[in-house]
Parts: sequence; structure tokens; C-alpha cells
Amino acid sequence: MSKKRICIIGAGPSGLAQLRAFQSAAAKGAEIPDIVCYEKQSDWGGLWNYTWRTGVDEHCNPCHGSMYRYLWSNGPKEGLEFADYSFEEHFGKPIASYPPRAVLFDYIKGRVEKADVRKYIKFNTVVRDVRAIDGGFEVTSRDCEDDSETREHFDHVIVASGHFSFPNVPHYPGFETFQGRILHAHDFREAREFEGKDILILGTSYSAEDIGSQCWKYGCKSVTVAHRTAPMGYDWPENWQEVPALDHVDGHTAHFIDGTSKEVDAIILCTGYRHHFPFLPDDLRLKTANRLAANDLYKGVVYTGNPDMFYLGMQDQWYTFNMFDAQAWWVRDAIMGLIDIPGAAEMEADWKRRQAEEDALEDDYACIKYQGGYTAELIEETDYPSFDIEASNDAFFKWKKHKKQAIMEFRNHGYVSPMTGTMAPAHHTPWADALDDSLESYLQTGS
Ligand SMILES: Cc1cc2nc3c(=O)[nH]c(=O)nc-3n(C[C@H](O)[C@H](O)[C@H](O)COP(=O)(O)OP(=O)(O)OC[C@H]3O[C@@H](n4cnc5c(N)ncnc54)[C@H](O)[C@@H]3O)c2cc1C
Repeated sequence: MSKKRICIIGAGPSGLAQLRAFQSAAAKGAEIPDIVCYEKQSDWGGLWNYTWRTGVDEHCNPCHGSMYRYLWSNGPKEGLEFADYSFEEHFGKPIASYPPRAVLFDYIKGRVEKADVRKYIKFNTVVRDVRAIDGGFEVTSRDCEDDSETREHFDHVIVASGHFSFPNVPHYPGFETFQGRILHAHDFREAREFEGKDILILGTSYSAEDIGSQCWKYGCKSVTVAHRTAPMGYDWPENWQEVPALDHVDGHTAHFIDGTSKEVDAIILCTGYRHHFPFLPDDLRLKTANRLAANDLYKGVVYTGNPDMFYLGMQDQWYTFNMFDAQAWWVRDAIMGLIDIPGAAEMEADWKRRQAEEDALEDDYACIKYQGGYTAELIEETDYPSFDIEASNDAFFKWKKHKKQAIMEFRNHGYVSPMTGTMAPAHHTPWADALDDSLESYLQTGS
């Protein structure tokens, strides 16, 4: 019998987890399928492969990047650490709990370089179309360097293309004549652009919180955050206010629904992202809100509309890299016939039950435990190294507590690694006085 052929779309943390999962089976002597991973960017790492570009990339594809220049890890690194490759193994010493972007990128790369999986990836190659055909899939891709198009047949498709790149952009009356800059968080790169300016942020997501904090720390005049449901409620500095939803804009004046107003120079839309798969036809396209238990995914990964197709990392995320690993190992074993996928009715019951459980969760602490439990459930069914989920949960709980205590200083704390049991060094996160957040400078001074 000929070998199965597997297509992975995307070489970000989830797609790379899938490559590492197959490679680890091969390293133990298993015969693995033929694999092709398509990546539209010129390097791996997904969002962590930082780009200063906005709009379109060098090949005129929509720019994938949503990260910004001075991005430091949002959550504690103890919540995302790979169970088969600790931070200590990579850096040779314990490092602080909230590293900058460049440090996490280096860590992601370290594992896959060690596993030697780059050979599976076709870089600068964008998947344009996927069709269910002849009991498998026909995948059309375009090599953006030589501008050639290729069609290949696969038995399985694994979509790992991320869901934080297609901005959800609201419109308000007056936007069309506003004289300042209006941008979505997807296009935010440089906090110092807003030095001395009054900025208005719409939304209360992590982006709102972090972009607002960045602009404040790098010298903006004031931050106003408009919320639709409830304020974030942190103990913000003096020149920071939370106000009710925006009603309209008139010239430079933003008017809010409670009748108050504020003169602003720029508006940053931290209004989230949409799951967007322009390369998929309707019958294969996942349609879900950003939630912990996505629609139509058995075990959070098998597409119920066609169980030969899988999606990785499509959930709203507390857990990230280690959850993607748990999913990738599980998908690998399902493809290799080590795990059975049930019939349609059982799959539907599974995701609906997960959603009902999610709907009953009362607060963020319960959500963290829920996603930790989901990750542990998948790990239990494969040979992915188990790790101390309670320690990861605990790092997340402390993170929330420390944010509540002092939102501008929470990154100075350190937590215990769920992999090595080592306590991370406390670290005073440098801000405006230290613009160099490079890997080299961090390893010399930051850990
Ligand atoms: C501003 C911001 C800050 C964040 N901060 C953190 C943090 O501090 N900690 C954390 O753990 N997580 C953070 N995240 C979450 C982040 O989504 C995950 O860490 C992780 O990058 C998700 O991995 P992924 O592989 O699923 O998706 P992505 O990282 O988005 O990678 C998807 C890959 O698919 C490729 N691709 C897409 N479409 C195609 C196509 N048609 N053909 C070929 N290739 C394609 C893309 O080029 C990309 O390389 C943050 C996200 C954002 C937006």
C-alpha cells in the first residue's frame, strides 16, 4: 500500500508542532506519512516571525503579522512551555517569566531546528485552494518566488493557518472625516509613533490592554479606552481613563454613549480578529466564534464536515504552544490509525458538550482550568510527555492576580516551570529607557 500524503497549511507554532509530532514518531521507528507543509512567509514561526510590514507582504499576499515592535509575552511562559523542550534546555539557564518576542521566537525555532523538520516546508508558498476530491484533497498552491502554481493530491489536510491575522474592523459615523490616524491592532507596530498624542482605544481585549500600556509607557499624552460591555477595571495610571462605548466622531472629538467626549489624535481598533480561510470552499471551511470549544471540531481538532481534515489552534487561547502540541500529537495518532475517530453523531455530541461546559464556566480562572483540562485530556491519549498542568494553571492564576495588583508591573514576577520545577528569576522589565529588546541584550541582562 502506498504511503499516505499529508498537507499542513502554515508553519507557525501549530504547524511546527505537527511536524515535530511526526518527527518524534519517526525517531521512535514508526513509518510516517509523506508530509508537505506550505508556508506563505519566507521563514517559520508564524506570528512570532516578526515583520514591520503592514498591508501586504513582499509577494502582495495579505500581511500575516499582527505583532508589534516591543511585544513582550502577554502571559507567563510557564503556561506555554513545550513538554519535550524546556526553556532551560534551550537557553542553558532559567529565564524570566515574561520574555520579549525575539526570545520566544528563538525558543520556538530551537526545538524544530533540533528536530530537523525544515526539510518538510515549502516556504514562500501560499495555499490558494483546497478541494475534497477522490476520497482525499486536491491542494493548489502558488510558489510566490517563481510565480508557478502546483496541484497536489493529499489524503489529509491539517489547517494550521492561525486566526489572529484577519482584523474585525467596525465602522463609526465620523470615521470617514477623522483627521488623525485610525488603525486596527493588526497594523500597530511602533508605540513611539504615538508619543505626545491623545489616543483612543476601542475594545477591552489583551490587545487593548497591552497596546494602551505600551503607548502609555513610551510617552503618549493620554489613553482613553472605550468599552462595549464592561471596563477592564485595572488600577490605571492618572492619564488613563475607561469610558463607555463610542457613539460617533466629529472632527477630532470622540463622543461616547454616555454623552461625554474627548479630543483624540489617533484611534486604535482593538476589536479582535475573525477566523478567515480564503483558501477553503464552504464545505471545508470552519465557521466559529473565537471561543474555547470551537464549532464543528471533534476533540477540538477533527472537522466534523470531513473527518480527514483537521484544524489546529483554532480555539481562543490561554494555553498555546503546549496545547498545540497536545493537538498535533493527537492528530498524528488519528492519521496513523492509533486513535479511532467516531461517527458523525458522536463527533457532534462531543463539540456540543464541550460548548455547554464552556458556557457554564463562571470566570477566567475556570476557563484556564478548562483549557488546561482539555490539553491534559489529549495528552493522556498519546505519548506526548505529560507535565504538571496544575503548575501551568497556577502560573496563569498568579499572572491574573499580579495584573490586578499592579497592571504596569506584572511582568516583573517569576513563576515555577511546570517542566523543570525551577523558579524563574524575577525580572525588572525594561521600558522606555531601554528600547533594545533583542535576544542578545535580553540574555545578557534580562534573565
Ligand atoms: C498581538 C498578539 C500577541 C500575542 N501574544 C502571545 C503571547 O504573549 N503568548 C502566546 O502564547 N501567544 C500569543 N499570541 C497568540 C498566537 O496566536 C500564538 O502564540 C501562535 O502564534 C499561534 O500559532 P499558529 O501556528 O496557530 O498561528 P500563526 O502563528 O498565526 O501561524 C500561522 C502560519 O500560517 C501561515 N499561513 C496562513 N495562511 C496560509 C496559506 N494560505 N498558505 C500558506 N501558509 C499560510 C502564516 O504565514 C503563518 O506562518 C499572540 C497573538 C497576537 C496576535
